[in-house]
Amino acid sequence: MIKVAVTGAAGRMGKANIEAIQMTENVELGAAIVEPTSTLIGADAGEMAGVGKLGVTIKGSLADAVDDFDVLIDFTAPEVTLQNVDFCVENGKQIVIGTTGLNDEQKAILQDRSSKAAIVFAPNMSVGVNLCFKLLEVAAQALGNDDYDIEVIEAHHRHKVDSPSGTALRMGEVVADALGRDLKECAVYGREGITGARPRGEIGFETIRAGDVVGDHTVLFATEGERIEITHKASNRLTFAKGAVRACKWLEGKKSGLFDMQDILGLK
Ligand SMILES: NC(=O)C1=CN([C@@H]2O[C@H](COP(=O)(O)OP(=O)(O)OC[C@H]3O[C@@H](n4cnc5c(N)ncnc54)[C@H](OP(=O)(O)O)[C@@H]3O)[C@@H](O)[C@H]2O)C=CC1
Ligand SMILES: O=C(O)C1=N[C@H](C(=O)O)C[C@H](O)C1
Repeated sequence: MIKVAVTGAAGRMGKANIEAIQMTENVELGAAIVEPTSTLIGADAGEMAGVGKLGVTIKGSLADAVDDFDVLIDFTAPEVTLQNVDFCVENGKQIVIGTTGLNDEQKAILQDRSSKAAIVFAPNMSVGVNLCFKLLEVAAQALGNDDYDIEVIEAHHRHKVDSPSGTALRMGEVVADALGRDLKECAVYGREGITGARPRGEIGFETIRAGDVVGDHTVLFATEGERIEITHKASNRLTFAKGAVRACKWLEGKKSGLFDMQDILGLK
């Protein structure tokens, strides 16, 4: 039995991760961690997540749960994730990270820590989005550099704090890589005013934040005469959480390395 800890346990994804662990064979919730000041400390994690009593008491730090888990699922915030990664490195734990919004320096720290711990880091854990990454690579290669304008459009709920989404950025990277472009050179984030005609070679990003949208992503390839759209729409968070739990199982026996969902799904 693989024992899993969940940080950010009271968050939207934290609760979904606890539910997904409950639904999956050969894994069990070992620990649920919330912020040290939370009034939820001491409550039952299953009751908090809405899956019924589990007998796992919510704790305020990973240190309080060090003997209770093998692998951590972390969907929190970049600074918190990096602190949790260092804890896992020091204590011989594996880690599955879904947090988005990490900057280049923070991603480099993950790369460095992966020489000492096995880490799965993916901006989107759903099977469908990871299949879309593959489809985008094929589409970009087939459509080529010359004719098709590329735009990435994403929509999320009003609470989301990072923009564009990690998934949208990865979609842009996949397309840029397939076309031999550098996303940092060709990305345009939103447009306003007299922007002039669209330069060739841009990859545009448009962001919608509204209501309770779980997560919609479209990549549009448009030329004169036709448009191709590759779209994914998530309708609940369990789709991400099930991927995170699948990653925990896949990590069994791995001591080090930085992986993503493409590795787990055999899509590389
Ligand atoms: N890879 C994927 O498939 C997906 C990734 N995500 C990403 O996951 C992350 C979380 O999303 P979501 O669950 O919606 O966000 P929430 O805000 O609902 O949850 C984040 C959790 O992190 C906790 N947290 C924040 N700061 C600290 C701290 N200093 N110490 C301990 N805990 C802390 C919060 O606690 P508190 O509530 O007490 O503030 C909260 O419970 C985001 O980066 C999002 O983009 C989301 C969905 C899918
Ligand atoms: O914050 C969210 O909710 C989501 N974040 C991820 C991202 O930034 O790509 C994945 C998913 O779309 C939901």
